Amino acid sequence: MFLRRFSVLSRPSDMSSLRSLGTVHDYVHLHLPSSSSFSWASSLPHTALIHFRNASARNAFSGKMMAELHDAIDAIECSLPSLSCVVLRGADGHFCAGADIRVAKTHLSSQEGGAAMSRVMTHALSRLRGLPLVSVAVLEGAAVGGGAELTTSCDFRIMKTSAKVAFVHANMGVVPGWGGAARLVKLVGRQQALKLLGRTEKMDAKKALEIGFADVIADDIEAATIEFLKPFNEKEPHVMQGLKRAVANADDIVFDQMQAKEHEIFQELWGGPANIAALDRHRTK
Ligand SMILES: CCC(=O)SCCNC(=O)CCNC(=O)[C@H](O)C(C)(C)COP(=O)(O)OP(=O)(O)OC[C@H]1O[C@@H](n2cnc3c(N)ncnc32)[C@H](O)[C@@H]1OP(=O)(O)O
Repeated sequence: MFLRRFSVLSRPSDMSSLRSLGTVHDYVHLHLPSSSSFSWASSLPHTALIHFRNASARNAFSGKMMAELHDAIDAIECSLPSLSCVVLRGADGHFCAGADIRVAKTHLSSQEGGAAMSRVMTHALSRLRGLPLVSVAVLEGAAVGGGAELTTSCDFRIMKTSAKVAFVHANMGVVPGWGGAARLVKLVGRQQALKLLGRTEKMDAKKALEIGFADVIADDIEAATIEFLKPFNEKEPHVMQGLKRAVANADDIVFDQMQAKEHEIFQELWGGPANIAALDRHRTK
């Protein structure tokens, strides 16, 4: 079986407290190909879609959405026999602005609150990365902070020509708290990762393609996603899953230990003076 062990795990108490931080308007939904009305379903018969929305916050993740991401992964694990791929996409032409700062400021600004968020999201994104499925983040609009980290949990990134990615954590007085630093180093190497994390600049699609962060850039993001994923969907799901497991096994042996260290450093910084000042700078309506 593909079941993996991870060093950073969410606790039942983290999940229940985060689940209460949100509304019906912010959500993560899973669309399975068998029951889906999403437009790509007929072209990609073995592809699940994780779709997230928080319209008033550029799809930033509330606590509820963090818990619902785990729910979506649970449901994917129950449907594996028919799946080869999973796509992550934000609603309304945006990817994700990271953690919902309104929620973070009100409920998660303590060290323990930050640690709970980091456990839940590092665990969720490790689970996503560890699925025996080819995973793709479809990026439109902006992927910022935790949203940029979210993109690194996927095997591939398909970026709209106008999309931007920014690892702004240093401006927030922290390091990535969703496991994104280790994944970024894996993806683009030590030097590019340090530049992206330390300079906190917005990276456009052209640059992302140049440094190997993006795999495809296109104006028509849906057509590009179908074209990219079609060959994976034409193989038997169990064969694709075997391939993904073999590749992940070769790549992820020591990776989990890196995630544990990153989580530890994030905990040192979240809730500290620079982080509290950054949270306070965010205007509250
Ligand atoms: C793991 C730790 C973390 O992730 S900490 C969070 C780090 N994230 C950020 O700092 C992202 C801050 N947001 C931005 O930079 C911009 O909003 C981005 C995403 C680039 C979008 O820009 P733009 O398209 O011009 O929209 P905008 O700035 O006018 O925002 C629209 C409304 O959305 C809100 N919003 C945005 N991001 C968040 C967020 N992370 N949490 C809560 N609310 C957020 C803005 O405040 C704005 O709200 P309003 O319409 O003015 O009421």
